Amino acid sequence: MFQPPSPIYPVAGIRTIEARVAPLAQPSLMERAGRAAAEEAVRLTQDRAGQVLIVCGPGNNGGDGLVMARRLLQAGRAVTVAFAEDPRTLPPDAKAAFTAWRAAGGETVSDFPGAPANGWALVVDALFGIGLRRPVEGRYARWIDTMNAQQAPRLAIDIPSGLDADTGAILGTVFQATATLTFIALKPGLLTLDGPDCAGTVHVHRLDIDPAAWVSPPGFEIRPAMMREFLQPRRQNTHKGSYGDVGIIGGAPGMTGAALLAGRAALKLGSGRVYVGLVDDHALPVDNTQPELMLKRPEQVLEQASVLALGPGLGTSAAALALLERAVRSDRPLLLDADALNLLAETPHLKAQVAAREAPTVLTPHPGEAGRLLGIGTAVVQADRVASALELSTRFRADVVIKGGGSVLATTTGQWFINTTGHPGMASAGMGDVLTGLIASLLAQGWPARSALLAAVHLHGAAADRLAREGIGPIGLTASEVAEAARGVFNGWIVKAARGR
Ligand SMILES: NC(=O)C1=CN([C@@H]2O[C@H](COP(=O)(O)OP(=O)(O)OC[C@H]3O[C@@H](n4cnc5c(N)ncnc54)[C@H](O)[C@@H]3O)[C@@H](O)[C@H]2O)[C@@H](O)CC1
Ligand SMILES: Nc1ncnc2c1ncn2[C@@H]1O[C@H](COP(=O)(O)OP(=O)(O)O)[C@@H](O)[C@H]1O
Ligand SMILES: [K+]
Repeated sequence: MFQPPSPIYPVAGIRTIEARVAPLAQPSLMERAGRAAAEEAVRLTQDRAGQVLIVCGPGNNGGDGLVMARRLLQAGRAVTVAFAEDPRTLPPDAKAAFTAWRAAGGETVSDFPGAPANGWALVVDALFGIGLRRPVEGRYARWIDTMNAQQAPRLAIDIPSGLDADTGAILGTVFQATATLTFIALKPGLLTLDGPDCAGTVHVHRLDIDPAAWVSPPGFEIRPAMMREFLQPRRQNTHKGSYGDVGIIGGAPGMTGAALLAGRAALKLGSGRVYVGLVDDHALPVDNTQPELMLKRPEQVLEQASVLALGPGLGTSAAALALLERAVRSDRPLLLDADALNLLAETPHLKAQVAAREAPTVLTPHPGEAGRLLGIGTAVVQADRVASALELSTRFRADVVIKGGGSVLATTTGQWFINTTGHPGMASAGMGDVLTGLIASLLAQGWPARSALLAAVHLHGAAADRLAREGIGPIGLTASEVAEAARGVFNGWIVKAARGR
């Protein structure tokens, strides 16, 4: 069976849920969070005797740490709590947690303690959670660096301190967790930009709340279960005309491979026919490695394909722009990638035409291309990947993915998604071209644009993950290998979906 999709809430959503639930919650949410954290600590230290170090900060994240400390102490564990604030300045729940900790016989140290001779069994970061507001500096920056230097498993409570829960940006310095126990729901910052490098293995503890019952989830982690209705075995009574004609247009001189990679990926995911229109007049008339591809003039492809994908190796020549102009005016589903996006960014009247299209449009920029489309720098895009994807989707009335670790998707329905498959071995030339081919293939097979985009992005990463598990990569993985593996993963999904019905 497929796992159900997990909702993702930015800080504002979590705060609203907390405000609605907290007045009714018995035991309090902080008691539940601290107890869950203590249980997680017991699991993580099953085969590690010795002391647990819990480093507590000035807010409710520190309060969670103090409840956790009390629970562990009561369970007979040796605990050291580092806490440098005046307890009278704590928010009410955290103050109560401090009082209960002292009443249970617990003590705190206000300087970072030296490690016991055999090291800490576990180092717990309860410094800052979703209330982090500015870069960490001074004492707490030094404490984070010291925690990171310990030879022990490192557990972050709710979110690694120093990570922006909404964006995944590092604010000053960041706790390097081996595991993160996050409360109520996932936060975007755990899944994109620097989040995955800092959070380790992420577990969600819902604190016995169903967040969706209180606030409708604004975002989701992508899971194959979302695509179940389209993951159907094929009917016997079908033929190649039933599975669409993908048209890939690109491959300017020196960049033929990009268009061929996209074409091969489309073929391996099951399109009936794949046409490749190479902009290079001197290109070979056949792909000898994949002779099933039909190499044609780009103008022919524009006429014959049922779905158009422009961009892989397209270049930015006048001829490329003319092809893009025609494709945008077509009444077929259209995917724009790479140089098609760069041309679009420079051509104001085309932007308006894309937004006015009746057929679906899919845009697949990496952060640099997204910046050009929005007229802002790459750093501004990366500073808030979710907001940037939503803005692109609204401006172009398109389904959009901003690629890169923790790809962020925004759809014309106003929803957003984060993809968690894939790995840095995919940071190699041609990977984006394969993604283009996968999306175009599903579009040609009749999938709605939103589902085609979600499925292909997830599949692309899942294929790379499977290869890495089999010892192919992660480093040195090639785009062609991913296209090949995507076929196997996709057929596996169809079998799984049929079993679950
Ligand atoms: N509010 C609730 O109902 C619940 C909150 N919980 C915990 O509470 C956390 C949120 O608590 P808070 O809102 O108190 O926020 P935090 O505990 O994350 O931090 C806020 C405190 O840190 C200070 N601060 C922020 N950035 C700083 C910086 N760079 N340097 C120094 N000080 C800085 C703030 O002035 C404030 O005192 C969650 O992450 C979670 O761990 C859980 O107990 C579950 C329930
Ligand atoms: N660190 C990473 N983790 C996960 N996926 C990645 C990572 N780096 C790159 N990718 C994926 O590989 C693909 C690269 O696409 P792109 O940047 O357009 O490259 P290309 O030059 O191959 O067109 C995207 O789908 C991207 O999300
Ligand atoms: K934390």
